[in-house]
Amino acid sequence: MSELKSLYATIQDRKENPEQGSYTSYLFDKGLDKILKKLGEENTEVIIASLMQSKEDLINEIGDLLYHLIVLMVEKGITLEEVEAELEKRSKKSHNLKPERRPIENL
Ligand SMILES: N=c1c2ncn([C@@H]3O[C@H](COP(=O)(O)OP(=O)(O)OP(=O)(O)O)[C@@H](O)[C@H]3O)c2ncn1[C@@H]1O[C@H](COP(=O)(O)O)[C@@H](O)[C@H]1O
Repeated sequence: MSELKSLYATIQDRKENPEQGSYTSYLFDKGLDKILKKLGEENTEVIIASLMQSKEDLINEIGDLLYHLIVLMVEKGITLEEVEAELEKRSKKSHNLKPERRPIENL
């Protein structure tokens, strides 16, 4: 199982079977507003790390962001497969830059 799938399964299990001392269960208990607040914070931390910190720090912040994004997905009942299906649909269409943004010589 990929790490993302395994993380998703753990987070889903924490929602269905809350555990004492679990940060994930704490987030679900607090609800959507708290999850969204954390997602916003982690998003900002990724931006700051991209501009001012090391690659290692950035990887760490991206891990936090992905974790909180999956918590939101589970809260909203969105599966990894649904997101993969959406990405797969998009992969059939390439050269997505809008015509008005293309250099004149490439029109
Ligand atoms: N990937 C993560 C993960 N990434 C970040 N975090 C937690 O996210 C929190 C973010 O830190 P902050 O300092 O921003 O927030 P805080 O001050 O602790 O919390 P708030 O008061 O802001 O809510 C930290 O407590 C981290 O431990 C995570 N907690 C859990 N996981 C995964 O979820 C699994 C289950 O964890 P529990 O639910 O804790 O059992 C773990 O084994 C991991 O795989």
